[in-house]
Amino acid sequence: MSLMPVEQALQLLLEHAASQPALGTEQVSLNAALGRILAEPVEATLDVPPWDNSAMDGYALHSADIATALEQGLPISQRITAGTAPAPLQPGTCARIFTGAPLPEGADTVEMQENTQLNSNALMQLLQPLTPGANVRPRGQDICVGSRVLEAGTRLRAQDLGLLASIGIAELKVVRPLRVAVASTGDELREPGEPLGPGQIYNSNRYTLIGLLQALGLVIIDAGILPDDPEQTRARLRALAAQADLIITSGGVSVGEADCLGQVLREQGQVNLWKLAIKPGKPFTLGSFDGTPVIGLPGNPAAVLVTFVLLVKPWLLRRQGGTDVAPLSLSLPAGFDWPRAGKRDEYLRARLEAGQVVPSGNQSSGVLSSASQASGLLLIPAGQTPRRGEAVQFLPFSGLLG
Ligand SMILES: Nc1nc2c(c(=O)[nH]1)N[C@H]1C(S)=C(S)[C@@H](COP(=O)(O)OP(=O)(O)OC[C@H]3O[C@@H](n4cnc5c(N)ncnc54)[C@H](O)[C@@H]3O)O[C@H]1N2
Ligand code: MOO
Ligand SMILES: [Mg+2]
Repeated sequence: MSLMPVEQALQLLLEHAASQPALGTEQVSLNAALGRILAEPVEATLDVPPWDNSAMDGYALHSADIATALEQGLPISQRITAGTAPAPLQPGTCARIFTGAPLPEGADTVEMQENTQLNSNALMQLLQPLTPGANVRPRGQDICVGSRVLEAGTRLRAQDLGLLASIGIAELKVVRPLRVAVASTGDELREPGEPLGPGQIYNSNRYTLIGLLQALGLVIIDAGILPDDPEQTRARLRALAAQADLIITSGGVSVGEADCLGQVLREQGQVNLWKLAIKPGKPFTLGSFDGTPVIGLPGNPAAVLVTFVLLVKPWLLRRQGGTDVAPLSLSLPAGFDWPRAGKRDEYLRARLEAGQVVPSGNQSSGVLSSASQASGLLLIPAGQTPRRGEAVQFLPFSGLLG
């Protein structure tokens, strides 16, 4: 059976996400909006800064008086601090002014105090020539009334919230967060804190997945562990489908007899996507149960991390109307020789060392320590054998997970 290329799978996932019914919106205060997706564009209703102001602590003057200020100095007719409204500047004088204070009408230039001196007549004298217009931050330098500051679909970052605050916005309309159910499948799984019996391992995927979803600010329905039993799997999926916008599972999607998740979806739900040319993560599954989308991730812990950041996160963002969903990918020199061309695009857990990308340890899909030691993913495209010094694509976790 041929494997689907990752780009094609991503395209299908994004189309699938966009075809889901629109989510509602909610009004939130600025400090509750971090990481949320803006539901409508925002236009500025004021200029920022609202008036010409000084970029320096110093003296404001009119450029016509620069020569006089250099030769004999100018009298100081007023003192303007930030937060005050100045009187018009008396012609032939200057104003003491501080950073962020409004420029008085009649002034167009500021000199920083280090380049001035008060001469014996208490006049402000320039110590060096001054360019007309220097050190003035003009009205609207940052934002002009009526301009669009953010587009609908923007995932709000700290600097976006600062920008919105700067135009006086206290509340905004964001897309309501998705409700995502998370279930681990496998009879071998126990929760940390419980004793391990023979053949059992701890459920690590639950914590990886919930952490990844929390970082996206979503509402999480923690469904714990599903046993490898079709009957119980059906019943649990039915209950989760009634509450969630998406069900994410890990495990049980390969071809083993106990891998009943794929089987249940095929029999009683739907499977749209299965078997990708990606390592780790080959049996990645997109389907639905009772009309609710289900993303079945492979059980191997590294496959969970890789497929989440490359495929699930873009789905989640697009489902919420997000526009910028592609992970950041940087072209950086390889610090290694790759020995063999593979059949699947391989995403290695990797880190940066002296400006080069290197794998961060054992790349078996069951190994998490190399994921913990990694700062990102490194792509070895199918069929390629990159050599030391050649450019490779590195996808930093900070870009992927933030
Ligand atoms: N005959 C074949 N066997 C397998 C194939 C194949 O093509 N033919 N593909 C392999 C690949 S690639 C992957 S990836 C895995 C995917 O398997 P499943 O999604 O069915 O996952 P499981 O079999 O349930 O588990 C795989 C592995 O991961 C461990 N696991 C599962 N859940 C958790 C969890 N919550 N926390 C920690 N570890 C977990 C599980 O114990 C297994 O070791 O299939 C290959 N096999
Ligand atoms: O796709 Mo699997 O994750 O290679 O082991
Ligand atoms: Mg299996």
